[in-house]
Amino acid sequence: MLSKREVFDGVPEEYLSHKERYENAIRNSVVAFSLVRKMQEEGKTSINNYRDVVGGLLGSSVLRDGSPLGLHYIMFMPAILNQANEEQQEKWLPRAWNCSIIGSYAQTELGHGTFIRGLETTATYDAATKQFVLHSPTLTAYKWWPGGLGQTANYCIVVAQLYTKGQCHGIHSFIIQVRDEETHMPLPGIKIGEIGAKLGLNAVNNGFLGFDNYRIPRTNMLMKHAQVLEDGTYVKSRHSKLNYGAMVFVRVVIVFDMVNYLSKAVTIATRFSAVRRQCQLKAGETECQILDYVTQQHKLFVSIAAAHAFRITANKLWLTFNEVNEQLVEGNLQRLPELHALACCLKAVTTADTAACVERCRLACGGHGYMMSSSLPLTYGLVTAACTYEGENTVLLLQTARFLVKTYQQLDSKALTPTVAYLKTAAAERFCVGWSNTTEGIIRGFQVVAMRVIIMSTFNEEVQEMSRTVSPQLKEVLHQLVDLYCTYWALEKLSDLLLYTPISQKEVESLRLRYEETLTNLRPNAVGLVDAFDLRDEMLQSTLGSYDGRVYERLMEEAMKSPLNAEPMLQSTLGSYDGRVYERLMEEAMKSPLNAEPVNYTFHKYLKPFMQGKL
Ligand SMILES: CCCCCCCCCCCCCCCCCCC/C=C/C(=O)SCCNC(=O)CCNC(=O)[C@H](O)C(C)(C)COP(=O)(O)OP(=O)(O)OC[C@H]1O[C@@H](n2cnc3c(N)ncnc32)[C@H](O)[C@@H]1OP(=O)(O)O
Ligand SMILES: Cc1cc2nc3c(=O)[nH]c(=O)nc-3n(C[C@H](O)[C@H](O)[C@H](O)COP(=O)(O)OP(=O)(O)OC[C@H]3O[C@@H](n4cnc5c(N)ncnc54)[C@H](O)[C@@H]3O)c2cc1C
Repeated sequence: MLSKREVFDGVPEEYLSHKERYENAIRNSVVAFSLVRKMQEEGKTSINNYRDVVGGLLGSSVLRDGSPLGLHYIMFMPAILNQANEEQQEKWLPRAWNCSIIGSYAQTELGHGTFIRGLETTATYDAATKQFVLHSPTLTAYKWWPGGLGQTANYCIVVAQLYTKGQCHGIHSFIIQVRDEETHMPLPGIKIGEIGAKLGLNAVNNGFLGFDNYRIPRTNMLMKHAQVLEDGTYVKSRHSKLNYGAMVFVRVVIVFDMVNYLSKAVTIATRFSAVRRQCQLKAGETECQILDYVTQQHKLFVSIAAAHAFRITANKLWLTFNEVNEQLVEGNLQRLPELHALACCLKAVTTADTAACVERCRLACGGHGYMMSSSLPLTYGLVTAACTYEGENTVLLLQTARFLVKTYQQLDSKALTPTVAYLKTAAAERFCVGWSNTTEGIIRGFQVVAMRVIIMSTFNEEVQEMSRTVSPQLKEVLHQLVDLYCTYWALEKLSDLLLYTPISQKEVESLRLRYEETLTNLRPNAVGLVDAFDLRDEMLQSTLGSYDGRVYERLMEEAMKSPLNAEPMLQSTLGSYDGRVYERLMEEAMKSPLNAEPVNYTFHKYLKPFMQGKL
């Protein structure tokens, strides 16, 4: 297995060039995902352990900034499982499982990401040859963003507007070969490359893809839900949105991903806060741990509570996802809208809250939190991307709002699905006659707020579940976390509570006191609570958050690895002797080094042996 933080000629990852980073990413990925393939070969596979193994690998120390192979597992294979018919699954899945083909998922275009009914790529059926003709009519029709597509994947799920017999039937999915399996050269009619450097996830090799009247067999349309017969007849799906299944799956697994990243960030910040001593509470005393400041506790403890809340919620969402998909297989589509709304809401809320909490963890660590070696900036770059990909958060919350408004409008005429059943109770005026500063009282308050402004609250089920399964000692601490999470958000959303519930000023004051008591009660267990995430130093990859607390020694060790400390002067594009700074930046932007050659040398060195099972 590669070392915990693979280096390139002795230079840590942060100091690698764009091209060297790509080679590093490919080398680490083929070794890491050989593990996943071995699980498949040994029959140790299930969607659950794949979710945990692939999720654990992505963002781990080996693939700390993502992987060019991530989309192969996260979207390419799930799309085949979700949208290909049995015959197509028999043809494509075995090759995808053993990685003899590497796939991506191309839906977003330069001109459209959210409004997928507006996508421009066309797939026009030619009955004479029994083929679809894929075409990008404009530059804005180019696929833009698909992970791994730049230089790595040789197949791709492509979402395009389907035309047959002169009529458009909307967007459908197709499996398309984009590179030669032997030479890895782009196939004729395919324009492909990588989109360049990003805020984060720079190991993912996001690419662009354009078609010039590119022909594929009719049977490359994924036909589990809708079909095109040989004569061009279109057979529509039972439900127009069944084709959107891959997006729902990824939104569900993103919630698990946020748990991983939030646990990492708050572990780093809390442990550092126990080591860091700064300022005196009383003159003459020794400097105190910054973890003793209530302001520091206010910054961090709600993130510990949130990590547990999101984990419980993710597990609950995964159960719902599997329940609804079993019903879909039996033809029962009744809960699909609820699943879509739930996945939209929880993906948006957990990614937005995690991004805010990770940034707050960084800010809580002062200057050392700004160091790349702390791992907090990298973690922020990873989680903030999740607010955009797989559906921009604003748009997804609007989808949830749309579902809740429709549910409210049918309150008396339709049986409510499980996650919105509380709306019936909350609708009754008598529901919130008073206010109590208890966990149940706060949740009831939010349900009334939700009722009144149709915002979903999902916390109450997890509290009941938790009280059945933990020891009295652990139950007390977990209830402190629940209390903290509820009182924190009650104070954060006080304006809503004041508007829609009878909470009094006196009760607000006692709520504030209760919040501070909870912070104090949690302080002794703070480090133990993050230790309980059981994240090894190799996973944290942080000078600030290591288990042994040797913060300063590690900061210095890392600083000495910078090439700038290795030699007095270092040439760089910005400091080049000839002063042609702007010309050089423009040359770099227009010609990413990875695009300089049609096939990156890492294909023959790492990827091909991996795909042939020789690694
Ligand atoms: C087999 C191996 C398995 C291995 C498993 C490995 C797992 C490893 C886990 C690792 C950790 C996870 C790491 C996560 C990394 C993720 C990387 C992702 C990379 C990014 C990929 C992408 O971004 S792909 C592109 C994503 N794009 C989007 O999401 C686009 C967003 N836009 C939309 O979804 C839609 O356009 C819309 C919803 C915004 C609007 O759609 P539309 O205009 O068509 O609909 P309407 O608004 O008019 O609504 C009509 C109607 O349809 C319903 N509906 C809409 N969408 C859906 C849906 N998806 N499902 C069901 N129903 C839907 C909507 O509710 C309306 O219903 P009404 O009844 O009419 O109200
Ligand atoms: C790191 C990363 C990886 C990605 N990987 C992939 C991939 O592998 N495959 C793939 O297909 N795509 C991928 N994407 C693309 C991603 O799915 C899109 O970026 C996302 O769907 C948003 O679309 P957009 O970027 O076109 O923004 P737009 O849809 O143009 O939205 C821009 C802004 O407009 C506003 N807006 C848009 N629509 C509405 C509305 N209806 N109501 C209110 N406000 C609105 C929002 O503020 C939004 O932020 C990736 C993106 C990122 C950042």
